[in-house]
Amino acid sequence: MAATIPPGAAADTGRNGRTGGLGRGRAVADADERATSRTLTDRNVAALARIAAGHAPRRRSCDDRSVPAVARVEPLVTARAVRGPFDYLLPDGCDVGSVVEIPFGRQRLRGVITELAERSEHRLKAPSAVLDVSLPPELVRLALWMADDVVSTRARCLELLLPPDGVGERIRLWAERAGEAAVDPAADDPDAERYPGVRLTANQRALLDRLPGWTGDDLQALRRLEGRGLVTIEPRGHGRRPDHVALGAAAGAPVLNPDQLLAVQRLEDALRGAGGTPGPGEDRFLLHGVTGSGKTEVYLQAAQRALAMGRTALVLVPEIALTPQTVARFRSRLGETVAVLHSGLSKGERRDEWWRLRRGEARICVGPMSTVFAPVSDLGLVIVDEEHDSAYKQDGDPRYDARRVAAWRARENGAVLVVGSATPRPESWNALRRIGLPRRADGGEMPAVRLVDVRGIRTVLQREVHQALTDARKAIVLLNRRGWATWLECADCGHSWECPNCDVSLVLHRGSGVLRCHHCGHVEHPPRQCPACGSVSVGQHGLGTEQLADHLPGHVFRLDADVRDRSGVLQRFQEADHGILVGTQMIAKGHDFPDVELGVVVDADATLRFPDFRSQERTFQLVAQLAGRAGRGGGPSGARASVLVQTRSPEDRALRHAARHDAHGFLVEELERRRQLDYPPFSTLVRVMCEHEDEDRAQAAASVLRERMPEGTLGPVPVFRRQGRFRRQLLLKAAHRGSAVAAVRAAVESVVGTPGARGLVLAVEVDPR
Ligand SMILES: Nc1ncnc2c1ncn2[C@@H]1O[C@H](COP(=O)(O)OP(=O)(O)OP(=O)(O)O)[C@@H](O)[C@H]1O
Ligand SMILES: [Zn+2]
Repeated sequence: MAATIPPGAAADTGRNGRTGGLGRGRAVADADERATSRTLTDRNVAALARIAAGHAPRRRSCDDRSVPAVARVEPLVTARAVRGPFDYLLPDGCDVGSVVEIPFGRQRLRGVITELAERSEHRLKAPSAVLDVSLPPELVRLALWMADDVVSTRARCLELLLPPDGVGERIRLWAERAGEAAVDPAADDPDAERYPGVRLTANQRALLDRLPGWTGDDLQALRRLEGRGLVTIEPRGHGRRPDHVALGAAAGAPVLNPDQLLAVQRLEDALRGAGGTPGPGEDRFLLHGVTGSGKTEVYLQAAQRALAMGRTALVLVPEIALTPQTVARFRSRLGETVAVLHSGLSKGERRDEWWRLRRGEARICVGPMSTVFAPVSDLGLVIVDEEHDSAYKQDGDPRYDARRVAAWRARENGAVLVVGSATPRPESWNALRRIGLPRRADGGEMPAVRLVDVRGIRTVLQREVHQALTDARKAIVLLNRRGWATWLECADCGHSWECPNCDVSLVLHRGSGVLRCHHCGHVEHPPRQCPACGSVSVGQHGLGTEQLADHLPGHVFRLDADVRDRSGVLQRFQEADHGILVGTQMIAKGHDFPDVELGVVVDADATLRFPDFRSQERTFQLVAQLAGRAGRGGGPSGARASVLVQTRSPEDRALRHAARHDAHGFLVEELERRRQLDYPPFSTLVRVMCEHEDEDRAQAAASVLRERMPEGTLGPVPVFRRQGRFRRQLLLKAAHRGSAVAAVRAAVESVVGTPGARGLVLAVEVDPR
């Protein structure tokens, strides 16, 4: 979500929170009313409890200098123009991180206390309620840092760190034996009467036997026993657990090979040193292990060590649906202490997992990027698996990079940071201490990769590639475009089918029978004839995964963003005796299938064609990762798997290194090239996109902004229209990240308040991917 500026927001509400003051009675009454008029959620329960205990927000003298009496509160609103913090009276028992409800203009808003102060120059109101959720102070600092670091707002960042709003604890009835029934028979005498002196039916006896427990369907029967004083029943919080995250078979730990042992040892040493004062960068590692080298096992054992030392751990994976194996392995080995947080959970499940972490009941959190915000204390270890994956970069505002946040949290807590990959980013290669796993864990060989020159070849698959696919028992085929055909064109007049909201072609999806825009989701019926000339010969161009699946021999499993049950497809492929898995880059992510003999890249040049300084890096990663899925689990005696890469640029540097599994050679050259061209990691890029439904206004805003941006800013450059908005891009390449980001923030904020900014969307991205 980017910043839209509500007209006049700053002028209307900006300072209201700092003026006037409601008396204590009013504030309490309000909290009370709200609490009783709704269902009991966390916030209301907390407010009631405080009022009952006489802890209502108390008015204090503002010139009492010895104790903080003022809470600086950041209201949780999305508008960029509302910028806190605002001063309120500090309620008893509140501290930095407390979440309160505040009167704000005519509204009541949730807000987070970000600072305390001794006094304020304003007459202050009291918060109308204190909610029973609070953030650890570390996470408040994180939100404030992040807002600056990615040019977002504090409110948006704080919101990311809080558990879902509006869902309370789930309450169920809990029953226990009482009175005479509570007396246990002598344990060593199996013939003893179980409930001496109590007359019971067989059913009632069975019921008592299963207690203590939730009442469930037996409530009525239990109530009768309660009436006889044999059972007590009381409401209790009943945690929601994300049970659909597979626990997996409780596999034992394999014996580590010498490389893995060394890696775990180094991490353990760092864990022992962590929390002390290690030298700069001493506790930040890159685990560079070839594909299939057993990195997960190293993470697991390092995490076990951290837990044993009384610390907590975070484990980030790129996407949960694609990495069920990793999560399952952590859960089966470490058990209940593992929490999962991700968007696939229900609100209630997320709330309960959040609280398990906050209370310290769970001490390790595994999951996708948002896991980096898990509210653990005593953080000892932060792991980022497949660190090269661009899924770690958030699309909407705040456009944070989970890897950067991971590094921040590790530093802030004196924790050890480990990022791992077979194809690390140049940034990590340059900055971190390297631990290598140079061999496959199963002792097998890396697959042989061959580049297949397809210049002049008109078929989708070169003959030899097709033959190899026919012969292979199990294969994986990569094509990074989904749909059936990526564009349609009238063979007679050249008319093409474009999205009405975006300047892009519509993609034909034959399975669902529609033309679809991949940028805004617009759909329409596929044409029978050309609307411009009436011709019925409409050409289909650009091969997508859907059509490719049709070209492949044998049993085909397709995996791309159009497929709903992605983990199901992966599982079925895994269990199948033979077949081909075809799909976009998601088939190349960390999967561990034991018996894939062949990997094929259909169009290796697709990523190379992108006009982007990262195109080589991406191509290398994609091809090397795809190659890494083949030949696993074969062991030293297994037949060597092969990988065929179709390309029109067989001399390309990235492809040649990928074919040799030579990440080291690729990175050394790539870093040298970046140094010469002054690209990241030797500089920082900041991109600002100015978007408006009106093209002139997008251009005008971009020009004004450009004037205020630091010297050297390039643009405005038109970028294709998207979701009905014209776009202009400004790009800054800067030597010093901090000052560049600060300058861009100042420029953006200076435009945001102005009348010309109406309807303008500004999307700032630091280190665009
Ligand atoms: N010491 C070991 N002995 C035998 N097998 C092992 C050992 N360590 C790991 N394995 C197995 O090796 C396989 C590959 O491990 P893992 O998936 O962790 O590799 P990886 O390094 O993460 O690879 P990728 O980068 O391709 O995702 C798994 O099936 C794992 O169970
Ligand atoms: Zn569109």
